[in-house]
Amino acid sequence: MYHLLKGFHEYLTRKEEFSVIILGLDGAGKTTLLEKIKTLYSDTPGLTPDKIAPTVGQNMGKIAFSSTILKFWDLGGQRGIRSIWHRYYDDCHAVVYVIDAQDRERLSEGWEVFDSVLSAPQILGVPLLLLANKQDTPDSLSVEDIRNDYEDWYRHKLDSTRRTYGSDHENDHRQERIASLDVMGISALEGTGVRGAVDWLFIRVQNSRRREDQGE
Ligand SMILES: Nc1nc2c(ncn2[C@@H]2O[C@H](COP(=O)(O)OP(=O)(O)OP(=O)(O)O)[C@@H](O)[C@H]2O)c(=O)[nH]1
Ligand SMILES: [Mg+2]
Repeated sequence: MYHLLKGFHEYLTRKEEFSVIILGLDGAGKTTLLEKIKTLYSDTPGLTPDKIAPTVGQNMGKIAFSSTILKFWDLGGQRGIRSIWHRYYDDCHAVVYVIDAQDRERLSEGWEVFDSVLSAPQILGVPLLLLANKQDTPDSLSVEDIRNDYEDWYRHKLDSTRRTYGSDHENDHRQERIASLDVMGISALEGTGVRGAVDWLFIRVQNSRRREDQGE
């Protein structure tokens, strides 16, 4: 009887766990974001910015809601480390791509890498959020600027692909995805916009789980 009750209690109080991967170039602010999420959502505060070093490998942090756990994987963004990202694609429920909105010099490198993430077949149907980080800096690009910059970059890429191959090699899914891409502005350092981003993830992982359940 005890085991039956215990099992029932566990069933009732069980929390569903979803994995979110945080990607982006080195220096974009991924670890600062993860640590800020920990500070905002858990009892143990995350590391302060002065304690954060470039990530060699990965960091993980979990936050719990009443019936849901979001498990964040912050992956190192340095060129040599990006080759491990794909190992996380199969099991993730959402992807966050962080852009340093202040670093104009590296925007196209950031889009290059973002594009390779978008083209991974494993994450085709996975919710994807683009974050324009460092909005606290006076010269950072706005959400609108970031979206336009990406769209310009993408159009440019399509044009050069057409010139090389003489036809449009882009698949429709990718174009649809870009058209419906959500972009949010945050400051991982100050925490502005971070709750909004977590809310977005929370809702989107639940919704896509429901669609899976219905076999859509
Ligand atoms: N002004 C400002 N600086 C930020 C913000 N987020 C991160 N930074 C700074 O950007 C630098 C890089 O931050 P990290 O969080 O280590 O970047 P990362 O994306 O984890 O980098 P890798 O681990 O190398 O992939 C640090 O000096 C941070 O303090 C932000 O919102 N505003
Ligand atoms: Mg890091």
